[in-house]
Amino acid sequence: MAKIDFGGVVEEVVTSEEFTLEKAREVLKDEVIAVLGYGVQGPGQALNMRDNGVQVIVGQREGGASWDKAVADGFVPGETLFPLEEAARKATVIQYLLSDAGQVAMWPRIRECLSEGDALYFSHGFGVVYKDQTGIVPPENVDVILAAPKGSGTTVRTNFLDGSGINSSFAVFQDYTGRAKERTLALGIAIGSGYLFGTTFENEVYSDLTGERGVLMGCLAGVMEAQYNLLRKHGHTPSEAFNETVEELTQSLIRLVAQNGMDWMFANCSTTAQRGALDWAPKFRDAVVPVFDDLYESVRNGGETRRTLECNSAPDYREKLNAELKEIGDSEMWKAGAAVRALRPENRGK
Ligand SMILES: NC(=O)c1ccc[n+]([C@@H]2O[C@H](COP(=O)([O-])OP(=O)(O)OC[C@H]3O[C@@H](n4cnc5c(N)ncnc54)[C@H](O)[C@@H]3O)[C@@H](O)[C@H]2O)c1
Ligand SMILES: CC(C)(O)[C@@H](O)C(=O)O
Ligand SMILES: [Mg+2]
Ligand SMILES: [Mg+2]
Repeated sequence: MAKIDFGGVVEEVVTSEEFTLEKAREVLKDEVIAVLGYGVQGPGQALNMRDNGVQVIVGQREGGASWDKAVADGFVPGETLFPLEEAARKATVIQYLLSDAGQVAMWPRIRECLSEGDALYFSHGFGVVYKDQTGIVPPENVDVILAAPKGSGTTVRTNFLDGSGINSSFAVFQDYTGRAKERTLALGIAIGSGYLFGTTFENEVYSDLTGERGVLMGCLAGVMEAQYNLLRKHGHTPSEAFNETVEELTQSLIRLVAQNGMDWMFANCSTTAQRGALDWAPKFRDAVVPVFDDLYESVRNGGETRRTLECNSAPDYREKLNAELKEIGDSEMWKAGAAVRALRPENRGK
């Protein structure tokens, strides 16, 4: 493991330079890896592993859109694509990539498909950590491991194709075979991780639930809407409000932050923007501290899990979700966004 100084704290991480793809292939050469679930993460991980030369089969409920997508991606029914339980039985590594609520629903049946020495792999600590709510308690005679890409399954695939990667965390919850760690690292490399950093199942799920509810999506959506509404309230046009809130962020500034960091961004805008942004950053930081404290507590005490499972297991889940998303899509702000996106030179006339 390479020792890297992260801002003064030294951590051990794994890169594909030290744990090479060749080594990953060697570790996995006798394994059959079943990716259960072909939704968002399933395709990214399955296709990257297949392209990296490891033996992958897919397990998916028959007949739906995800099954058809797996077929379109070259998985062959009866050869490399099977119903869930059949795939799980054929495999030595079971990548449990159903939706988290789906994992709970299917667990009593998937559990029966595990054999001694198999590896049960997750990309989230959710099922195992909140076992009192999920009922997911793996048998003692399997490895229980995790590689969790810190990005969407969509970019797990597109970054792989463009030669970059998505960083992943890894953890071993249970080492039955004595090979759990090397299996985890090999899988982490095979799915195309940029680098792998160690965590625990608990820390993975606490940080992941916080991040997606916080800065990555929930907080971001909330503050963007607040600024858009503020500008509209003061008479700015939708085009101006959207450009000043979202389009400039996604098309310009956040790309520069990705390349160079926030200090560089502060140093490379106008001195006017620089002074104001440096002054206002701590005010925004302090304003959201209580909300973040509430969020972390709700993650830690299982409240977020309860709500997720209740909503996502409801029979009318899809209709309710679609109505919620339609309301956002139909709002002035995001309709303005669609108009702005259509005006990007590369999108004109499409
Ligand atoms: N979406 C992401 O980009 C992402 C990123 C990192 C980690 N994860 C984790 O990876 C795992 C998979 O997430 P996802 O977003 O790809 O899932 P998803 O919501 O796309 O669902 C995956 C598949 O689960 C199947 N499914 C759902 N409920 C089912 C049920 N009751 N019975 C049978 N099949 C069912 C669906 O057919 C679907 O193809 C989760 O643990 C998630 O937290 C996801
Ligand atoms: C892609 C995310 C938000 O990082 C993931 O955690 C998810 O649950 O979809
Ligand atoms: Mg998540
Ligand atoms: Mg995440």
